[in-house]
Amino acid sequence: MGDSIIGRCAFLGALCCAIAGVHFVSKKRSHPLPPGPPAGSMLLGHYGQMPWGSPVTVFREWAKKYGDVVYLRCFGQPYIVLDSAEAATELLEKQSAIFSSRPNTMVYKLMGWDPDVVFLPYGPHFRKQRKIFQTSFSPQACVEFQPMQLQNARILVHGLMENQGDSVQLLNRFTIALAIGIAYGHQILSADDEYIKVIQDSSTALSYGGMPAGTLVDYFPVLQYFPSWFPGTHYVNVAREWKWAVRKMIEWPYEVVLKNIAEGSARPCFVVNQLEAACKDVLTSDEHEDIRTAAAVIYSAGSDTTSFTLQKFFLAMLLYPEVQKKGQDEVDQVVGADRLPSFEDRDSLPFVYCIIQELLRWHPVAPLAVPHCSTEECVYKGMRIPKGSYVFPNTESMSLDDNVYTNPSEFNPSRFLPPSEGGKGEPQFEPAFGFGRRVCPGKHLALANIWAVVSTVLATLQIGKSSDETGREITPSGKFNIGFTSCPKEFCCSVVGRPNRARDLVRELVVKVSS
Ligand code: HEM
Repeated sequence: MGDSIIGRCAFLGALCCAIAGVHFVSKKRSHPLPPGPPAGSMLLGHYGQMPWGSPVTVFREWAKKYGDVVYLRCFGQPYIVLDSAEAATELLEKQSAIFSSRPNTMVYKLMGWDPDVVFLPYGPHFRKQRKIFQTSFSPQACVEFQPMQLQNARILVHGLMENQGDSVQLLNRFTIALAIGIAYGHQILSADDEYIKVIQDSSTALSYGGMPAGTLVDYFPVLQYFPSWFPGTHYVNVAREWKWAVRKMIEWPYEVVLKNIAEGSARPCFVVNQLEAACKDVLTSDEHEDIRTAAAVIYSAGSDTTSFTLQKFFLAMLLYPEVQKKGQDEVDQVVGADRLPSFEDRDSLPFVYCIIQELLRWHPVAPLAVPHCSTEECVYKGMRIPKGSYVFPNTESMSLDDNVYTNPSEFNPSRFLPPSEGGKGEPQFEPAFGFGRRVCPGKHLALANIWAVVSTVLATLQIGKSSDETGREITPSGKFNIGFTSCPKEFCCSVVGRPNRARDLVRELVVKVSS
């Protein structure tokens, strides 16, 4: 008797839950999708309208028309574009349990870029890889890299003073040298170093890889099994053709470190630290692959982003000479002429800090961050965001929000100073490093890399306009190439040593390192 009453109660309870569940699901389903432009066709959705060439500007225009959450669909795959910091924070940060995965990037996998933490889906493998980065590049851990950062900044400045190449070439060499030094303990001193060649080949391979998660093979992975002449297999063929370059970049420097360890000549570096932390003599092949891919990510995620930010620095100093002068005055006052800036000066140089914050805001180098992917359906402001949506935060658009930033197109580091110091007290631009559980784990390393260059350049160099053959000054357009990354359009500038002792100090220090 008792049992049957309990049984009936349990049955009724289960029925109520089921009804409530169905009601909840249907209520959720009844929410409309976010607005967006009309789809071109039922089957392709917005595929034909997707602005792969200049996504940022077109996404911004659509957002102006449809609102700060825009819905698109390609071959049934939902895309969400977030145009405001508010929407990005509400979804990617506050609901990070749902919005922390990544789209499937089949072309990168076929190229041999697996398991790259940047594109790993959310799960145990991702968390393990991510932890390696968070521990290795925490603010405390980054202190270890400061001597290397200053040394490479001085080598860069010396190269610029001696006209060893144009500024873009030398900035690229600086960022590669730092990544290689940190990952493998190797110091690059010349442009013909073998590491540079290996890295350039892999960059070429990645530049042919198409839009991450946006090629036909990403939508239809089955295409990888079709013959190379079959329509739609272009990126499968590219991935196969260039896989050697990506694999060489991942495997060769790692093998060199293993050999150096065996010979007792390995220098302290990320790979050595990871092998020591593994606390075993024999690692499985998966464990080796995890460490060598993570080491390669230090370069692949950190080099272009840092190099583009520094290119912006040179452009901004050229276009805004009053900012350069203010930065130089601050460095001269605090550091003096008898030594070069070091990390102990960091807190005493607030305007240099503002210059770096403005470099992160002014045309963010990752204008659409890296797309996130949602693992559950959810409702935001009455709009249904389907499970499996690819979510693009439009950080370029957020940086131009004139409700937050006055004259947002202008490069004005003083905007961050408090009003008592003649500034506007505007907030730092947090979206530059992304959102939630996928926020850039190299942020502290990146900020220190940039600080080393900005402070050393302000102390030692004068950046100005260059002249043409007739002696007329050339003013750069100040325009940017904005795709899935953003960097200044090619520009020329004149870089000369400032007439001070700091310039000689750089020369002395670099000659010592090279010999
Ligand atoms: C100015 C320099 C840099 C900028 C502006 C930058 C920006 C970003 C952005 C926007 C993301 C995507 C975040 C998201 O999905 O929400 C990201 C991810 C990432 N960055 Fe950086 N980054 C910089 C430098 C570096 C450096 C030096 C490293 C080297 C350790 C690095 C390592 C990574 C990694 C591993 C990820 C993937 C994180 C994940 O998927 O969980 N970044 N970065």
